Amino acid sequence: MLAERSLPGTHPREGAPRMATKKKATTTGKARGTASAAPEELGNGGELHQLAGGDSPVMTTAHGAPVQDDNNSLRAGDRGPTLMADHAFREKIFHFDHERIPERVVHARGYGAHGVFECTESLADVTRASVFAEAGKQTETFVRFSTVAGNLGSFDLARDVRGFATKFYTDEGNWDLVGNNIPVFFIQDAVKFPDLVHSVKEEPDRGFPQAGSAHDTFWDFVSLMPEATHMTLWTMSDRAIPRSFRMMEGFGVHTFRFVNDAGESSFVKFHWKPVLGMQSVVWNEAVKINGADPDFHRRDLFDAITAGDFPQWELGVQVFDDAFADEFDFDVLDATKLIPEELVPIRTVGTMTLNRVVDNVFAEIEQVAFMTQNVPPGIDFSNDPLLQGRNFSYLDTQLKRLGSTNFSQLPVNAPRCPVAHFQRDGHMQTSTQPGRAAYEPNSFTGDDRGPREAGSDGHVPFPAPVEGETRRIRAESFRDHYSQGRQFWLSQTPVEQDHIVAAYVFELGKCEVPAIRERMVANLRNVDESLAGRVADGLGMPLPAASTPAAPVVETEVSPALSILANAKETFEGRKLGLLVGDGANAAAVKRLTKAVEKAGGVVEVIAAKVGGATLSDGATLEAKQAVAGAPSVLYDAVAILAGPDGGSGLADEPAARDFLTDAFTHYKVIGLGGETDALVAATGLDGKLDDACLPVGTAAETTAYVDRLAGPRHWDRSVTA
Ligand code: HEM
Repeated sequence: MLAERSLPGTHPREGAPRMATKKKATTTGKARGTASAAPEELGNGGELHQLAGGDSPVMTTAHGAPVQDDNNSLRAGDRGPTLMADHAFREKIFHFDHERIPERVVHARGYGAHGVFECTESLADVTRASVFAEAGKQTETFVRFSTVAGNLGSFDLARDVRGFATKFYTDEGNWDLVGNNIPVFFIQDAVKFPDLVHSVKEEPDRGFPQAGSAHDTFWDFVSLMPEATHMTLWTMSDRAIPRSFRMMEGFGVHTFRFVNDAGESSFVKFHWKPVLGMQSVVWNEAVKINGADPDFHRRDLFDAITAGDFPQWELGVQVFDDAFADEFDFDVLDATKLIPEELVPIRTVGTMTLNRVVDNVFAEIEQVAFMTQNVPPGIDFSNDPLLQGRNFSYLDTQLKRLGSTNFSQLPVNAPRCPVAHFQRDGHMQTSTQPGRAAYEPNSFTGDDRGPREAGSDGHVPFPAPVEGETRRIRAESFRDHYSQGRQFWLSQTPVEQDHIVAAYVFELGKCEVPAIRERMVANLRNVDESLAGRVADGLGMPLPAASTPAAPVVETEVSPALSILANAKETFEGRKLGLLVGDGANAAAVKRLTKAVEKAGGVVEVIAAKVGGATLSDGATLEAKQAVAGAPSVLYDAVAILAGPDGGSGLADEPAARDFLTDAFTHYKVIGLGGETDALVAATGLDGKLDDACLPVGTAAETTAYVDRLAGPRHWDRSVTA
């Protein structure tokens, strides 16, 4: 049958129809462009026609009609006008013209994956949520990580909050835990959310800057909103430039409620802890990563999952009751506050493993619709005004973005448990709902009757007593805007404090209006005098008078859990070594190092002067993943350079190789050096400056010592400033 099909676009004058060839799916990656096409695949104008057959299904229109020719529109005469009668063309262009949907108004840029949550400890005593019913219980999940401010096409390493939104497909409906990688928020009341977002997005009269808070309108707004100060300490910290989605924490932020079978309620905060430990990059590195690989975070997640290196997070809960909540200095309904782990320890209750990348980014990552109001029985809301506002907002935003009230039927959003209701019709209805009655009460029977209420088995809202006058008022218990910011600052290591100071200086330095800088520094004086002094100094401005806090700043104990570096995990697991190899490099050393890093749970990426690879000492060619010009050291957690014997294989003459070493050094990375690297080191001006974290990697013993060192922190003592 295939053999009888004629090549489309062949002019009848040219004689007998040509035969279609059966083609196998290309697995070699060999190009099949016109240059390599068989003559019988070429059309009248030399264009390539790939015909169905073998494993290739027939192309059809959206309505299923086989398409004759996808390369030429229908025209009158070889060089004549295109005809309106070409419905296949019309349909194709029509669909293309409508491909884009509005991007998310915030968190537009993101990436996600499927996974599973396994409960490791029953929480039946405090919640009837089936996801926590018993140890061993598994629930399917989908996670989307995101940046907040940037557009869909922005870069991954913006200094920004990261979204960490998880959909649990529980057997009593979807639970969306729509959190961030920072446990507090900028504002206390959702009514200010549009203002916050307008301030951080591109300035409307000029359309920039993209994906960044380093501009006047953002700092203008937050400096006028002292409640935002605590959150800015977090966004100026290394939390806002994570090394990987796999290496950051996640937080539900708000205080939620658990409700058990007996109808008793407790408050709960949710925490995700990455099994790989937390890690961040440094700012100078982030800036360069954004140029070298704007998709750094999504590629990292995709690569890890497709390699079978599944990222995991432990889910922890802080559970406390109303009486306990009343003892805190702050209000647990205020989303600008956290509950230090030292006050209420985190109880680990399960593990989530992300084990499957999506098949289609648009269908799944773009169309997934998270909504804070999606909670199953056993989970309920507190009166946090930010949460209450969010519960109101997300339904609207999904309708705007996805265009139909039936977005819950999209595969990524559809609950995995049975769904039955009397909601009917609407755009893009895909469910053929049976039965005669589309209302209740009704007196029909069987399938005609439809579903019935669950009663006390359903989601019963916790009957929290409500009293008071209807007023637009901020509770007095929300007045303290600085104490927890101070606690965060004092809980950071000196290196982390340096980074926070540098970040404020960078960001405020981008503000053109001096009064904004002054107001912000005036607020920072309430957090810590040395912080404010150092920022003012970095900006080259006199220290302004402190602003007057609405409530006295309370001195609180430091919380070591708030520091990334104080809690760094000693491991190279899940990390990546950039191995720059020169021609003539010792083959045994390359092999030994690769094996040792892989044994430590890391990944080795080989880089050479040319992507064709390097010729090793044994004459074999080592394939390179990247040429050094496209693989700066910012893409790696640590680097090693294995050069050849004479003159380091010319690496010293390669500007990208020099940058590779200089940047690795500037970014405090552990550096391995093997072969003749003196010329390269000299060319970078680093001779005489190499320190304890620049280690030889020639012999077996050296390799072991180097790989052991990789598990440790960056060499923060290095006298550079990045
Ligand atoms: C604690 C504070 C907040 C957190 C942790 C948070 C978190 C998130 C996350 C993670 C997303 C992205 C979801 C995804 O990946 O699809 C998101 C989107 C969004 N958030 Fe929030 N958000 C917060 C506050 C708010 C507030 C106060 C509002 C409005 C009142 C709001 C409105 C939105 C909207 C409209 C979207 C876009 C949703 C979409 O189009 O899919 N958020 N938020």
